[in-house]
Amino acid sequence: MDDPVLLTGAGGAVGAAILEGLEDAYEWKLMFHSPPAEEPDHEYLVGDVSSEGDVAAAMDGVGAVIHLAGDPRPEAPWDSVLENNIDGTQKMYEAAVDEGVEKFVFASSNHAVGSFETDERTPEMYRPDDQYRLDGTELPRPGNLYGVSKATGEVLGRYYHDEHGLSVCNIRIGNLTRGHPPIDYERGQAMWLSYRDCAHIHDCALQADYEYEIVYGISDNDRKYYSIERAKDVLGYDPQDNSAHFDGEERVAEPEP
Ligand SMILES: NC(=O)C1=CN([C@@H]2O[C@H](COP(=O)(O)OP(=O)(O)OC[C@H]3O[C@@H](n4cnc5c(N)ncnc54)[C@H](O)[C@@H]3O)[C@@H](O)[C@H]2O)C=CC1
Ligand SMILES: O=C1O[C@H](COP(=O)(O)O)[C@@H](O)[C@H](O)[C@H]1O
Repeated sequence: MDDPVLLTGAGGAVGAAILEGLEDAYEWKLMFHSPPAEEPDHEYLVGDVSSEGDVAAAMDGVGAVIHLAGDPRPEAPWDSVLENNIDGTQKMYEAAVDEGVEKFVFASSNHAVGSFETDERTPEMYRPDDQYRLDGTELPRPGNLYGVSKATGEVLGRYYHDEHGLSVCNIRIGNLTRGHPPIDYERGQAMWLSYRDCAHIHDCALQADYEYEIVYGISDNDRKYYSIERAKDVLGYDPQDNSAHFDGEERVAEPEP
């Protein structure tokens, strides 16, 4: 990727994981919602993804996009997800087409499929010996309006791929936490995504060749109900971390060589 990569939501947690892992791997153009506390080492701008003008300025001169900006709260109200997540994502896609961007990576979520976690399946599906897997071919099944907005982002990508030719990768991110998996939270451990695996899967999504993809972004946890096979096959994802290697905050086992 020779052209700059636009990273929206650069000031957030996922943005931090990506920049920490891939700081020097790309020429970044960062989009913040409010002025960053420290001057970034990369080109940046401050703007809102629901503003056509801000989005056009952000997209100017870039060859690929990682679109993270939005309201990440599972309990976010409709007004907010409509503006920040749905309208913002549509404006991003439209501007990407105008700019001739090749690749668009969208931060989707486990919450796009949250209602597969039925009373009958839980908590067993969160456990290592359970074989239940979602693999990205299932229809969305959101359990909240935030999940609806993420499923809508995936469908927008489908449209912009089919009608405008962009390569689109939707990463259904699990639960990103720094340093160690969530504690006393089986569901979170089953969908843990470590910081380094987060950077790596986004690197893969920028490098690989594909048309339209939906993959799960989790580490290689022993507990899992999301398959990572598609991410491995299509993107070359090779995660290093596993929530089973931690006891609370302590790492108690190393990854297999
Ligand atoms: N952190 C996680 O475990 C997961 C995150 N995601 C998705 O990844 C993306 C990033 O999430 P986080 O970094 O955790 O959230 P965050 O809240 O830390 O970062 C989101 C960033 O987007 C910016 N933003 C919000 N609305 C905006 C707008 N209208 N225009 C421009 N910027 C705007 C915020 O200022 C913030 O810096 C979100 O789309 C979220 O839905 C999905 C699944 C799991
Ligand atoms: O999409 C998201 O998912 C993570 C994990 O969900 P949770 O229900 O286990 O909290 C969430 O932490 C994050 O805020 C959200 O954007």
